[in-house]
Amino acid sequence: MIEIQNFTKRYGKKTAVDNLTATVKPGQVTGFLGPNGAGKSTTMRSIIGLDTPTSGSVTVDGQDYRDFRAPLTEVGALLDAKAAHPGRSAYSHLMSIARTHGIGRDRVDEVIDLVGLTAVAKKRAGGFSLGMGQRLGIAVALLGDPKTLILDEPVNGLDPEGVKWMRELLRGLADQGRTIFLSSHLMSELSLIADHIIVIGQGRLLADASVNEFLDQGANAVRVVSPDAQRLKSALQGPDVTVTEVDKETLSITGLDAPVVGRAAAANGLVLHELSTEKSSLEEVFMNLTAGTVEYKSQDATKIAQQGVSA
Ligand SMILES: Nc1ncnc2c1ncn2[C@@H]1O[C@H](COP(=O)(O)OP(=O)(O)OP(=O)(O)O)[C@@H](O)[C@H]1O
Repeated sequence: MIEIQNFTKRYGKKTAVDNLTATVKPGQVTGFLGPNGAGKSTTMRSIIGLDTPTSGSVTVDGQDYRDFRAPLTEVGALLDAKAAHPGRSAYSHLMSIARTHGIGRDRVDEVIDLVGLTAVAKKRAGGFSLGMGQRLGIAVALLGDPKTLILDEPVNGLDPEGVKWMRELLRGLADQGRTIFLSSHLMSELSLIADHIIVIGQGRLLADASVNEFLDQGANAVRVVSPDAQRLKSALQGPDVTVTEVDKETLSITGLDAPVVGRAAAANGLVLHELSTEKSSLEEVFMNLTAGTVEYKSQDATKIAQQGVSA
């Protein structure tokens, strides 16, 4: 379990993390989200003792990371996929880390196999692709068979097979009762991997909820397909109700739930071919939640396309 209590980190005048309190529980995958510069890496670095809190505390299983006698067996971390020396092979990189903890060659072979790098284990890490580097980073994190894993953007650079592999690996590790804390900007992926979500913006906590609770915050729309779409549209008019025509027979309705739409159709004798509730995506809820906290904003892509990049 990771406990972050009233954690504040300042770099000079810049407050990177501002009085953050959150608990990352064992037995589940917790996704850590926030726009660029929100303070995710700072928090993760502080969990493994690479940064010191200005105030507050960050502990793993009740201890300060620096107090662990054999930290690799308590917390595995992937913070930088390019951390291996480029001239070293994956095998010698792992062996050099294993030696610091009295971990044997068998375990090194085991993690190399687990992350699928056996065929390239003796090759220079400098020649590795981003995805291979990520796999090597995961191997390092798993080396000491730790109860807690901290992963900064672990799916970055992985191909679809690698993403699927990562998802299944993390699911399996969480099911064994481990604490998995990962950041990602890939929302659709995160909604498949994570059970719980912690969102920060400008260093402050914005949400701490299960993925389902988080998605329930979004505006749900009811989708209905009917040969009588126009008559149904008239029947549904009311304050706070928005009916959008997707096509001739399809309506998207906000402000009413599906049973109400179904009853209105029945009361008016209108035929329905489809009636369903469409949940907002993780990305939509995230964008709404963090809209006021985004520091580094891009220009509207459509405008750029219309004007030309150099205009
Ligand atoms: N060593 C440092 N010195 C000064 N400012 C820093 C330092 N490290 C981080 N910051 C600042 O603290 C804020 C939080 O940065 P951090 O890297 O934790 O954000 P992040 O959420 O991980 O962002 P990203 O999604 O872009 O990786 C940023 O404004 C960043 O510029």
